[in-house]
Amino acid sequence: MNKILVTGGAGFVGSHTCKSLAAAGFLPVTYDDLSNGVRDAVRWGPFEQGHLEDEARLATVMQAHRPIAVIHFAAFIEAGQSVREPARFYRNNVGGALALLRVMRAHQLDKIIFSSTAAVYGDPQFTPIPEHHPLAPVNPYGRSKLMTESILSDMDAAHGMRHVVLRYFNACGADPDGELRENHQPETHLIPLALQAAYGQRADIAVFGTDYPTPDGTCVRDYVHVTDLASAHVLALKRLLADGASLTANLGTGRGYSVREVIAAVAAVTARDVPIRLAERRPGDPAILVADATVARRELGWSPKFPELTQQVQHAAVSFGYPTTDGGEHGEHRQAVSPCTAVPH
Ligand SMILES: NC(=O)c1ccc[n+]([C@@H]2O[C@H](COP(=O)([O-])OP(=O)(O)OC[C@H]3O[C@@H](n4cnc5c(N)ncnc54)[C@H](O)[C@@H]3O)[C@@H](O)[C@H]2O)c1
Ligand SMILES: O=c1ccn([C@@H]2O[C@H](COP(=O)(O)OP(=O)(O)O[C@H]3O[C@H](CO)[C@H](O)[C@H](O)[C@H]3O)[C@@H](O)[C@H]2O)c(=O)[nH]1
Repeated sequence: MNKILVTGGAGFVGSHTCKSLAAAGFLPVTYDDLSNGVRDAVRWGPFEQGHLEDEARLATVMQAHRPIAVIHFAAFIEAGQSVREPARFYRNNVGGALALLRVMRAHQLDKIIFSSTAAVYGDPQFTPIPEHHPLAPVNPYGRSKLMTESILSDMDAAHGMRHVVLRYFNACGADPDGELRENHQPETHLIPLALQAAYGQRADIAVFGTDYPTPDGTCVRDYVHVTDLASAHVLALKRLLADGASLTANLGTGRGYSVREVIAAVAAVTARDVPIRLAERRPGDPAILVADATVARRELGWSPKFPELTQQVQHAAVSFGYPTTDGGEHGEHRQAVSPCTAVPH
């Protein structure tokens, strides 16, 4: 069976992608140091514990499994933390990628899919954001991803190492079959935190900033279901295996929801009040991030299957074991939440 090396396969997006890879007939080999992932999420192929910078260990794993391509998720992910600990982020995200690329070259492995982020755009000049929008990240996390993108481009030019760079907007939701979930410690993402507030596992959810230039004053984001991200990776892999050219593509639904709208969706899905606390802006948060995902649709044939916010919240809630309004995956009784309509262009 064709093996794919998946760095960070024990994490949120990586584990969901391993499930989709297996469904598509590949065998994912997870390489993860479990710094932010869980062993239990690795269920669709072998697990190899190791750190990216341990090149000897990586080489042993490559030698043992002989993968035909690499999907590289492993990184530190929290933008706020990157501001406080920049060197740690650059070392893991850029240094780790360099170590991986060195070992790939030594094994004549020339196909890689890389998890990038909307954070490479920084404060957008216009929205929805296409890939040719100026790149001006505002924190070390975004810069570490942009640096890695540049390295990949140079490796392609110099050595013909082909890549697909996928710039995700806000990953959310969970496996619709309920086999996987988001499991970050500590959790910083809005939807899981709002669900915890709905069920009294935290006192409230902070709304970071109410004076943004958006229709209701709170930040607008493009929430994309993790299973749709996973399917984009499988499509990107098929492109590379068919000798397709390198590509950079945004992954988002093209619809934006404000923090207040997300909280309203959580209240609707759970049929519970969500206690909120108005708070200061969180440093480094752009007002609006909404994707123009035309390239992913055109070049990869990608189309999100779960673009509805209420369904994304429903899947997340079910994955955490919370009862929801309809108790199931389809949510016929959910109250619809409309996307933010007045996003400026
Ligand atoms: N979650 C999002 O909204 C989002 C948005 C845009 C981009 N991304 C990117 O997608 C990727 C996956 O994100 P996620 O939410 O699944 O994160 P995650 O933290 O759940 O998964 C990352 C995995 O990488 C592992 N890891 C980290 N450093 C490692 C190292 N040096 N060696 C080996 N393993 C290491 C962690 O243990 C973890 O299992 C990341 O690169 C992230 O920057 C995520
Ligand atoms: O307790 C909270 C948590 C978040 N928010 C707000 O909710 C929105 C979404 O925040 P998340 O923390 O859920 O997600 P981010 O937009 O900060 O970041 C995510 O998407 C980015 C790209 O858009 C990066 O890739 C990053 O790694 C990834 O975690 C932001 O406006 C944030 O200010 C709150 O109001 N309260």
